[in-house]
Amino acid sequence: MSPAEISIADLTVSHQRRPAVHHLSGRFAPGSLTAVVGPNGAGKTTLLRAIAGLHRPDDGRIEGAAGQVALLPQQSSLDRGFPLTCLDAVLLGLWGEVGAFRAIPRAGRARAGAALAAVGLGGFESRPVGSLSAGQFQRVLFARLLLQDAPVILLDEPFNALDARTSAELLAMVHRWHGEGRTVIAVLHDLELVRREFPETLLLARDCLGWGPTGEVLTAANRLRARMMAEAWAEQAEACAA
Ligand SMILES: Nc1ncnc2c1ncn2[C@@H]1O[C@H](COP(=O)(O)OP(=O)(O)OP(=O)(O)O)[C@@H](O)[C@H]1O
Repeated sequence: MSPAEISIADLTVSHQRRPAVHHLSGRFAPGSLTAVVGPNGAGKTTLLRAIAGLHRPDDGRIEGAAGQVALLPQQSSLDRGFPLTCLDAVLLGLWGEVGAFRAIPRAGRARAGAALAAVGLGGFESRPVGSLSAGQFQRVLFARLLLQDAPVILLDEPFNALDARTSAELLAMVHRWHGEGRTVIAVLHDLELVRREFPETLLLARDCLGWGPTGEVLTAANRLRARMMAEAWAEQAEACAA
């Protein structure tokens, strides 16, 4: 896996003219493992989606991401009522390679089956995703990431609402991706987990409050600043003129 760097220069991303990420600059080093943390509404999901090309920046640049990225969205943002089987859900990871309207080659189906087996869901190919537990569905989404085989992996709250065993197994997969030289960026709320498992941290409160080695970023002073900024947010604020 050739390591990929994501570099961000003066990035502002807004929703309906309200900035969710504000003048962010920095870099995710090639092969780094970074947690993105911050209060609710801090712009973490918006940043991941901007890196994935799903939100257009108002200002600034993101370099190194195009065609390199696989995104695990927040489970709560997904509609599981859609009549998809587990195999179909994993095969969605091949859209970038195959296109939306072309037949999936037999080898692709075999790879998707192997990815399901690798996350402990061998034999689940025909199960509707609507019938899965939250933990099983998260395993399906991890299988999709395996199939995408991207140099940069973006994870939005990957361990939310999972039991200890599922979290541990999926965390091991994250470390495997890191060990393979992929650049991994994960939005997380569990700061103990971040301290234990993630060497780098970006602390976001719409503005960047720290980006670097986790121990240097997650100080009491920085966390207090993040909380104060969250309390001071004006949800109705217009885009900045700077
Ligand atoms: N599609 C949208 N339309 C309008 N506003 C949005 C949209 N998505 C996010 N926002 C707003 O942008 C801000 C940042 O949201 P975002 O989801 O990026 O934060 P977050 O840090 O991921 O929050 P959480 O920890 O709660 O998941 C919030 O004020 C949110 O209400």
